[in-house]
This record gives sequence, C-alpha cells and structure tokens, in this order.
Amino acid sequence: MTKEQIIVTSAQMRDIEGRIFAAGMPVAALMEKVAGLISDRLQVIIPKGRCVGILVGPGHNGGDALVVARELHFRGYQVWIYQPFAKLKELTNQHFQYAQNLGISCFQELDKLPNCDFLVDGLFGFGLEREITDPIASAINHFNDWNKPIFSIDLPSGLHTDTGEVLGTAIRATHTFCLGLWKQGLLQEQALEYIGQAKLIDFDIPLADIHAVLGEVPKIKRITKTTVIQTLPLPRPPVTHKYKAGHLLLICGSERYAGGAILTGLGARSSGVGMLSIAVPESIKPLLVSHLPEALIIGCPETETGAISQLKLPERTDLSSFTAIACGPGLTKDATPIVEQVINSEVPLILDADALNILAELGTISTLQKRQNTTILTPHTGEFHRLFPDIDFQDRVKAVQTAASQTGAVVLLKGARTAISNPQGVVWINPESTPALARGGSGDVLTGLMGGILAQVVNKQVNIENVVATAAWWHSQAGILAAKERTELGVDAFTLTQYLMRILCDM
Ligand SMILES: NC(=O)C1=CN([C@@H]2O[C@H](COP(=O)(O)OP(=O)(O)OC[C@H]3O[C@@H](n4cnc5c(N)ncnc54)[C@H](O)[C@@H]3O)[C@@H](O)[C@H]2O)[C@H](O)CC1
Ligand SMILES: [K+]
Repeated sequence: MTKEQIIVTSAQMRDIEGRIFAAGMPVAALMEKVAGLISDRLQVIIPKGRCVGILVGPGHNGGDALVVARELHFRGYQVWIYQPFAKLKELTNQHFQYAQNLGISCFQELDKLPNCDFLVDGLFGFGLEREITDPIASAINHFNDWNKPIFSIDLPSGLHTDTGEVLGTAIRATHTFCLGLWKQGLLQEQALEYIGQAKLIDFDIPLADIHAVLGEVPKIKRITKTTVIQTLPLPRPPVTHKYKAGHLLLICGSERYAGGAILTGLGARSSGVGMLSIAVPESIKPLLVSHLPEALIIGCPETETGAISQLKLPERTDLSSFTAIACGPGLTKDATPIVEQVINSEVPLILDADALNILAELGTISTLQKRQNTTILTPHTGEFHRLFPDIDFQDRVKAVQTAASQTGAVVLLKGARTAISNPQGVVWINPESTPALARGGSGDVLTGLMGGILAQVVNKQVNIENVVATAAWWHSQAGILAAKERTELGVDAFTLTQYLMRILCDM
C-alpha cells in the first residue's frame, strides 16, 4: 500500500493529523514543513522574480499560505497578500503579523490589489464547513476572472473535501497541491474542472497513524501503477504454453455491429491472453478472421436480424472449456438466450453493453442471484441507470458499492473518474483519464482487454476488483498517451488498441 493509493475524508485527515500532534509534532512545525515543500515546488514552476499574489484564509490553510508568502519573499519573488478576514486562528495570525513586519504588502480590499503573474490559494482547505458567501464568494469569482495560474493548497478553496461539490463557488486551480493524503473530493467527477493538475505533497505521515485511522487495508483507494504491476501476469514464467496463459471466450458482434466485435477482439489481443476464441454470427466470421488471424472465430447461427441465436461451440467444448467469458459488445437486444446461457454458466464472466441492457430487462438482481462464480459488470451511466434504477449515482462511490453488494458482482461505473467496487465495498477509483476516450468503441476495447487479463489471472488468487482496476488504468493510460501524441480528437477506438502495448513498455 503506497500513500498515492490512499484516499481520505476530511474527518479521517483530521484524525490522522490529531494523532501526529498528540505524538508530539508541533502544529507550527508541520505547517513549516508542508509550506516549505510547497514553496520548493513553486520555486521550480514560477520563474524567479515574478509577482505572486497569496490568498490567505482564517484557518491553517491560510497559515500554510502565509509561510509560503514569507518563503517566496526571501527567495526573491515579489509577493503581496490578500487577507480579508477579521479573525484568524492563532498560528495563522502570528504568521500574518510576521509577514506584515517583514514589509510584505497586505490588502483587505479587492480593488486595492496590484497585478500579479500567479496566485496561491490558501483560503480554505479541508476545514471548509459550509457554503462560501459574500464577500469571500465574490472575491473567489473575482480571482477566477483574472485568468492567472492559481496554485491551490490542499484543495481548491470552495470544494467539499469529501464529495468534491462546489460550496457556493470555488477557485479554478491550474495546480492543486494536496497535502499528505489524497482527499476524496479530488477524485469526484464534479470537482474535475476546478482541480487542474493535482500533485500529492507527501510530508511523511507515519503509516502507523494512517492504518490506525483507516484500518490495515483502506476501503477506498486510487488505482496506481503499483496496483497494475502487482496484478498483471508479468514477467511470464520462462516455461509456459498458450493454454497456461488463459483461454478467453468473447461473445459479441452482430451483422449490424461487426466493428464492436473486432474492437473487443483487438482489446483482448493486447492483453496477452494465451488463447482467444470469438463467437460471432456466421455472416461476420470472415471479417473477424481477417482482423484477428490468431483468434479462433466461431461462426454461430443467427436470427433474421443478424444477432447470434445459438452458441455453436466446436466439438467437445462447452462453456466450461474457457477460463473466462466476456459478453456484450455489439450483441444487440436480440441475443437474450445467449446472455441467459452465459449467466447460468459457472465460468468467470464480464457483462458489458447489450448484455447489460438484456440483464436489466431480465431483472438485474434476481437474475444474478443464482450466480456463484465471478461476475463483472461494466456499465456506463446510462446502462447503470437501466440496471439499478433505484440507485442514485450522484455519489459514484456509494452507487457502485450498493450495486456490487446487491448483485454480488464487481461493478465498474465508467466515467471521467471510473469507480469500481467489490461486493464487500472495497473501492478503486481511477484517478486519471481523458475525454478523448468518450467515443464509440472505446468501451468495447476495455471489455476485451479486461477479459484477457481476467482469463490470465483468475486462477491465481487475485482480487477480481484488482483485475478490473488494472484494465481500467491500462485503458485510460493508453488513451492519455494517445491524446498527448494525437490530440483529444485523435483517439479513435482502433488507434487506442495500438497504444495499449506502449503503456506496458513504458511501465
Ligand atoms: N493535513 C494536515 O495534516 C495539515 C493541514 N494543514 C493545513 O490546515 C488546513 C486545515 O486547516 P483548518 O484550520 O482546519 O481549516 P481551513 O484552513 O481549511 O479553513 C477553515 C477555516 O475557515 C472557517 N470556515 C469554514 N467554512 C467557511 C466558510 N464557508 N466561510 C468562512 N469561513 C469558513 C473555519 O471556521 C476554519 O477556521 C489544511 O487544509 C492544510 O492546508 C497544516 O497546516 C499542515 C498539515
Ligand atoms: K486552498
């Protein structure tokens, strides 16, 4: 468990901070340490001698900002302070007095402020308790209108620490320096447009204090490279053969959506799975063979609408011959018997796209109740709503936890911050993604990739939610790299499959 993986609420941060102070660390010393680390980061980003406006709040977030002001002042920057509050916490007030005695210009009125090149936001941190009202709200909107780069300390002021909700108004930061441990609000979709580039400032919180408050294994974690490295079957054993690297069955495609089957197959190919079989309607078999010569393409009887009507598996094989099944992309709604058949099997199963829509029509919870084996659902928000009409997914963490516990499945809810939960409520949040992935077909690629990873590791005592998290991280990192090289408009689903392997090579 690394600190980059841990996510805390404001209450948990308060408790952890309380343990540090109770153990003897003076608050002022911690503030000095944290603000020194922030100043070091700023000194790398902000060219020397430029003018920096420091926004100071009444609490210790403001205290941090005042120490930063003093440090930048001594390091040769032009610094001014905006501090409009009548009452400051004791330590914050001391720093404010010292800054004034150093001759740093301090202002209480907005209209008196000089120009500057950068702003540092130390108005509120995890102590924000209520909606921000005037005059502070107007001040925040005023600074946002300046269109200057803003560096927020701990959180952009105005964001709810836990939910990421905007309390009245919020600073639109270009960078957020999150202190000690990632605050849960920074992982919520509604916060994204306020956070900018988020960095964790580690100030050596003892792991013992973290475990004392969060337990040995925290319930809610950020997916990082560490998770992926621990989950992927790398390096491979020197002596192995294709059947030891899993046999995945994809059930996908229709005459209308042949492309979905191809993209799912390409995603599975990129996973490194040993054997890949793809069941599709007979009419599109030649197309699949041409795109995926290494896969075993199973042409199946089809309905008059061109959907799979029966799984016609090769001689002497049945569903239990496969290590994992991924079913759904491009199936259309005319393949209900096929979805029922795979749900009734004992094989580890991923349901996506039309398989989810069919499951919703069959009755999500009642249909899955019978299944004992591994089940993974990968809905986007529309599919999630159809599957779980009674679950409000405003708080995505709670939504996936509820869906997972009701179905006994691992549920991935797609989005800018994809959330994953297992039935016990253990949650992974994917901290990075790109709007470039919001395109038709990218979900098909994820399903194939996830199926391929699952088939390789499902018999190796891994937590299934870690497999799902690994696929989500790999998929989004490929999208991020592709967007960097081709812009956010240049990441079609086929291109995305070409970037998947680049990610592993760069790990
Ligand atoms: N995480 C750590 O271990 C460290 C945290 N530090 C910094 O301290 C803040 C938390 O400080 P705290 O004083 O608890 O709260 P804030 O500075 O976030 O400010 C809250 C402050 O403002 C008042 N307030 C709350 N809501 C409103 C409102 N809507 N309008 C007006 N005023 C409001 C409230 O009463 C408080 O007084 C943390 O973020 C870090 O930046 C330590 O310095 C370093 C270690
Ligand atoms: K702040």
